[in-house]
Amino acid sequence: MSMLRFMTAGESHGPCLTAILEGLPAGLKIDVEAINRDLARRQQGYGRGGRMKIETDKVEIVSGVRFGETLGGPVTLRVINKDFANWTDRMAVFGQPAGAKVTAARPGHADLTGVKKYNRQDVRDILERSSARETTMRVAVGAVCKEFLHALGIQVVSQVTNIGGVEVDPSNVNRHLLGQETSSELNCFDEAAEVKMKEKIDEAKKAGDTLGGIFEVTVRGLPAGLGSHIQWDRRLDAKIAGAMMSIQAIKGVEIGAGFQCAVLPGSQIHDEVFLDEEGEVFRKTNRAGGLEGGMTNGEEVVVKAAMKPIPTLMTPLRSIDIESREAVLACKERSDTCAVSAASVVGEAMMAFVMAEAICDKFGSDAMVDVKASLEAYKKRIGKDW
Ligand SMILES: Cc1cc2nc3c(=O)[nH]c(=O)nc-3n(C[C@H](O)[C@H](O)[C@H](O)COP(=O)(O)O)c2cc1C
Ligand SMILES: C=C(O[C@@H]1CC(C(=O)O)=C[C@@H](OP(=O)(O)O)[C@H]1O)C(=O)O
Repeated sequence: MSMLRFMTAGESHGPCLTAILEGLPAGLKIDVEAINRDLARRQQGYGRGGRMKIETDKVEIVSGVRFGETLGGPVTLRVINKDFANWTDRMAVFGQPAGAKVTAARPGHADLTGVKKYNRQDVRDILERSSARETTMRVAVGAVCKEFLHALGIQVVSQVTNIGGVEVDPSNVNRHLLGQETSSELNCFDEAAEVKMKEKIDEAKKAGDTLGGIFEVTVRGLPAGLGSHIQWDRRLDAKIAGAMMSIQAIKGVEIGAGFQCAVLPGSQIHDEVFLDEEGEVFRKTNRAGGLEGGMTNGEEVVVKAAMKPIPTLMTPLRSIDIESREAVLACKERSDTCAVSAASVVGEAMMAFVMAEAICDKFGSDAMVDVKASLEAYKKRIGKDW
């Protein structure tokens, strides 16, 4: 069992969302404002729906931290759903069902299979938990993991590279700025592309349609040797892919050159290895995306994820009513038109968790001071002295 783990709880329109993160070392300084900054980043984004005007996500830490430092016990995080005030009758824990049932299943959402599998008669019983509102807690957990990584000199950043087919021009992307504070509403570092992306979102919204896209997550400052080639379930690339695919609506994950690897010959894919004057290994390219043999190789880890378009369409698709079993148009709930930039912040969070887990597995997770000492000793050993 992994030493670091987390679980989330809560319904989209219930009173609050909760996460328990267990396995972080004691002595990690926690900055609540850094967590709230990431929560705010997840909420922003051109193309998001009315719900984001209601919520102002702020974290409460209710266990595991004392006087600003972790104690080594489970860290419990909580975010209030402000919208619950409008749902108290429909989301009551006890009492009689209130409000109209949702019966017109949305293609692309968990609705139809969910009601069958869990034997429910109201799609709301399914959508409350399948909703990506849950990703609020992943971002809170990820922000704590980022603080752990920052203390070890590791950074996790992201950018949106494609929305509905509008792609960034890599030569316009200032990679040096990538991950720093940006005024971009779409977490995009190519201003010209962002203008076109917004136009595309406006067009989709006008047509009652929705859009997906691609985001890229980069991790800097990692030591080589996280993960392992020894066993299938210790390969870090597998853990990263699983973590990204666990995000609602993510349908594809690419590590480094990814699908290009199927097309180009080995001479154009594998990254040649050199020694610098100090005797340290370096590569001039990073098509492996920082992972070889299921292990980090010391380069930046670069992972892309593809998000499908939002399933709730204001010009609804054909579907069936789960009660009458008749052909109907899918239900129209208040919804986002495009949430790729929000998903990119969730992607950072999941990546931060996977990397924090890999660090704890390799360097221990009791006391921060021991983790740091162990990492430094290891870095020294693999630097020139191997
Ligand atoms: C940040 C974010 C926001 C989302 N917003 C919506 C939304 O407003 N309406 C909707 O129907 N789906 C939304 N989705 C997508 C659904 O949650 C997702 O498609 C659904 O849970 C089904 O899961 P699957 O797409 O992984 O199969 C959102 C996803 C993310 C990551
Ligand atoms: C609430 C969030 O996203 C929600 C994800 C979501 C879905 O079906 O996944 C549906 C919408 O919820 P609502 O019906 O309340 O408008 C989104 O707003 C959030 O990201 O915080």
